[in-house]
Amino acid sequence: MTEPVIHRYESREALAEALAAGVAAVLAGALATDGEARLAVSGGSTPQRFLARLAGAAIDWAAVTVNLVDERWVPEESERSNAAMVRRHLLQGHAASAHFVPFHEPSDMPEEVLETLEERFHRTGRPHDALILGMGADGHTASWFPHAPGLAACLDPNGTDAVAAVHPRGMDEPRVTLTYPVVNAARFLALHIEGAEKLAAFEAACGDGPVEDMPVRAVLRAHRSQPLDVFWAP
Ligand SMILES: O=C1O[C@H](COP(=O)(O)O)[C@@H](O)[C@H](O)[C@H]1O
Repeated sequence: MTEPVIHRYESREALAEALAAGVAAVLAGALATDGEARLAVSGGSTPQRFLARLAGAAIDWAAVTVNLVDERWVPEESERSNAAMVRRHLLQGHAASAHFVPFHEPSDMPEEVLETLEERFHRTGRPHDALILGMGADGHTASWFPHAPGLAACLDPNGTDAVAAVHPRGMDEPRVTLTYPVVNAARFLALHIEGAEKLAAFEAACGDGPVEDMPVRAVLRAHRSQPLDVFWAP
């Protein structure tokens, strides 16, 4: 196991600025070396300030592929759509020319189109240069929800699928998510959390206990050449 490195900021604004600068530098490095770069971002509310900052980075966004870490199975017209959030906050200004690869397809259940999503995901044949995770106070990250049907397949370190469907109990809609092997293959892997409740959840997740209780433990306990960077602000 490689211990995570925690970066604490005085404000959410300062965190957003630092994380955006770090991600932009990683993407710029990949662009300089390979002429292309790949970024995965999380959904929900926490990333919005960071994404807006990142949109201002003066890099060659036309050569950057952006995909989601996970998606709620809703069309983009829904206010719960992570893709719509990314379009509003990241794909603006400089970043408007990025190649965005959303997950959602017009079908009732994600299982019906998983093959398409898998094929689409692999069309960009490089691992993520940067992948930014979020976390819920219940210890879920990506759409790896505690004890959800489909969780075992998401967390299988030897699994060969990049994309999986999850049906979290008590939630309005199914989810699709990147799987553990894909997340852990990212060169720069960060966990972005804000507020006292999430810090307490993170500290609990750092303790002993089953991964299924707090699936973020899968990345906290991973063996990585580059440690997981945790970004936190009150
Ligand atoms: O539903 C989700 O929740 C988590 C955390 O979201 P937040 O609103 O508490 O920041 C997020 O990381 C994930 O991508 C999203 O689908």
